[in-house]
Amino acid sequence: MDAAGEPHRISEVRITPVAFRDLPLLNTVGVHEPFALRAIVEVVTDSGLTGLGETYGDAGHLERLRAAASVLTGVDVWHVHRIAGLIRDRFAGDRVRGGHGMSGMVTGSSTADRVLSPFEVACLDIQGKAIGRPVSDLLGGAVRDRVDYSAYLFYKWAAHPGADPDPWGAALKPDEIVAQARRMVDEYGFRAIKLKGGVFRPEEEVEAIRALREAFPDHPLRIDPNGAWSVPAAIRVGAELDGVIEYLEDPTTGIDGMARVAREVSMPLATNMCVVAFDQVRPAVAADAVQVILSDHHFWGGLGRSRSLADICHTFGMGLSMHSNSHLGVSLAAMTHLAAATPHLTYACDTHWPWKDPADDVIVPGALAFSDGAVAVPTAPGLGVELDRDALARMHERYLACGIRERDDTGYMRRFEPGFDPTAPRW
Ligand SMILES: O=C([O-])C(=O)C[C@H](O)[C@@H](O)C(=O)[O-]
Ligand SMILES: [Mg+2]
Repeated sequence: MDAAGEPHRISEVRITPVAFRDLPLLNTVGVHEPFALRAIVEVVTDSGLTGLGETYGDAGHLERLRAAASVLTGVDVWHVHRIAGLIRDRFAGDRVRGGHGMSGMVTGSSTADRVLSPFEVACLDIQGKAIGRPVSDLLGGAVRDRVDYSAYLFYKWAAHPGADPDPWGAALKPDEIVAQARRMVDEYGFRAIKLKGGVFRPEEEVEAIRALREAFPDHPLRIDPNGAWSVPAAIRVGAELDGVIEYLEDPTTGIDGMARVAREVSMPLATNMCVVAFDQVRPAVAADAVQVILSDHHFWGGLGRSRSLADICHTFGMGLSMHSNSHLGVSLAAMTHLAAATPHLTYACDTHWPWKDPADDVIVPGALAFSDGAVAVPTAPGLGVELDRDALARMHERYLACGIRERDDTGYMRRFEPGFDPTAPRW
């Protein structure tokens, strides 16, 4: 614990890229490769404390993380604004367009915020450890002791080409999507369901949603084609799913397109594509383009800035949900603390967690568990998770061996379908 008033200065930063097995999950830009990449950030202080952060593992991002780490030596982990300022100075004006952990999904998120995120989370982990309090307390205190997540369904192949079928099997037709949902709901207890769409013609995906509605009459449903539909197609789907889904996520691309759809459909529109940075909030509000923002601390600049986003959503009468990408336990811990300490969180959060092999993680098992679709908020100091060094080393070896350095769902898909064209709108 802290001797009152003592600084905890950053003396070392370790950045370790890791790879973990992923399944052939389909989306509108292609298919997941056999391995997903992440980077684990360890911030060490001169007082002997270590904090953890998790972020994207793409090569360009790793380079930027290393550049950021080099300017942080000597800074007190309680001075997160200072850390943010140093990182902002380093990456001023740099925007991420496409790719970068989102695999070609349109995004204009701020590079500085993406880079800041794992350092901020690690600093909060250290602050919590220093004073013996969980990260949720540093964010204003938990307003819930369990965080609800949704079943995140994907169309998928039975196996990666050339490999044995994986335990989830194929999900290409409505009944297979229902079977996937059934298994996920049975195993995790999820009480909301999201379907990743944009893979088949909208009519086929509407059919899958209808099948889900029949099989799960009480579960709120959502569909997210990642901007794959034209404005007329999105409006058509909106009319067909009137009263069936709780929100329609990124049916089309761009603030203008979303605003045109929003004017014609009954359900709220949600996004993690056209509003991914603070300067996009104002035009989106002015156009009434989105009614729900999916926050994601990995690109909104960490937990503190994601809390600010929640207040903005509240102010403008917008809902708030949470986006995810393929992730490990450090991210799940951070997401759970954030969600716990966000009073204005209006939907179950997304997580890719069920798609990960339980044996693949960098944290010591046991700190995070799902029951009834929710994760209990860790109460131990900091994030409440501990790094498993052997697992980290193993997963780093796998990163070195797997040969993947950038997430590339489109490139992987084209190996099997050379003519595959992800250009939006696909329908
Ligand atoms: O809500 C979303 O847009 C996502 O989860 C984006 C992800 O990249 C997802 O499409 C995926 O993992 O294929
Ligand atoms: Mg989305």
